[in-house]
Amino acid sequence: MSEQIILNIAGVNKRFGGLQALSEVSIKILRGQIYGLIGPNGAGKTTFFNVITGLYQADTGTFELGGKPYSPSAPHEVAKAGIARTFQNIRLFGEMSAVENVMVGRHVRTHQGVFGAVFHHKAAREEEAAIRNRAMELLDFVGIAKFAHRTARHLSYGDQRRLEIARALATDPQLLALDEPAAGMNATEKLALRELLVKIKAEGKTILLIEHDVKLVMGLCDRLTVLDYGKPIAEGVPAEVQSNSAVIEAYLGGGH
Ligand SMILES: Nc1ncnc2c1ncn2[C@@H]1O[C@H](COP(=O)(O)OP(=O)(O)OP(=O)(O)O)[C@@H](O)[C@H]1O
Repeated sequence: MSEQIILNIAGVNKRFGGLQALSEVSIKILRGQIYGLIGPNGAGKTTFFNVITGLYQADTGTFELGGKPYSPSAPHEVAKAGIARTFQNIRLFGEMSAVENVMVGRHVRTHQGVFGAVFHHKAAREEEAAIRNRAMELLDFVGIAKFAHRTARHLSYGDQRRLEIARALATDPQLLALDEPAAGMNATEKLALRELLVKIKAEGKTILLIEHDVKLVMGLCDRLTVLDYGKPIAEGVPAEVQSNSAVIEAYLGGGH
């Protein structure tokens, strides 16, 4: 497989008042990679996610997805362009069933959209059935098909995280961006998450992962970027990054 750059971001700066939250951050992710973004608390990881997914406007930066420029000006435009994300704090529709949550994700890619579904045209009904089938497949893929009709808020924490991933996958993303998917998970749930991410990669998907669990990141990622105070301080394969003195200093040194 030729090496295709899926995400190519260069020169991102983002300032909040007097705080330079991102400083010349660039990242290149190849198709099929699991790419890690790590760094101490407050390093700017979530801000970077928010910038590339259209929640925050960057002060500077160029953005390409799948070889084409994209403008991260609004989250729904970014989803259409092909980036799906999950959040550090789970954001599901708690009162909707698991399958309905995934169906909402799928509507990004449908013709009838939510209005067609509401007015129940024939074409919309057929599309709705296809969406439901696809949503069920995705629940099966992430391992929670048996809870398809359970309301989201009644799922276990680990299963809610799986559901978020299924919903993100429903948009058929070129890039799946996961913000601390293992946060709050116990060891068994983390192991299961790891297996799920490996399975998603095996399907040819590309993943950008923010994660605090260094063991999980090092074992899973093809490459990583380390941020510290908004600046990239290291980039490379896990072994290189792990032995980088600036990284060791950022994690073990004072100030954080
Ligand atoms: N909307 C905002 N307004 C002002 N400052 C912000 C805003 N969002 C983030 N920041 C600041 O930007 C810096 C980077 O925060 P960010 O949440 O991106 O870090 P992080 O690496 O994701 O941290 P964590 O690992 O704790 O989630 C922090 O100093 C934070 O306080």
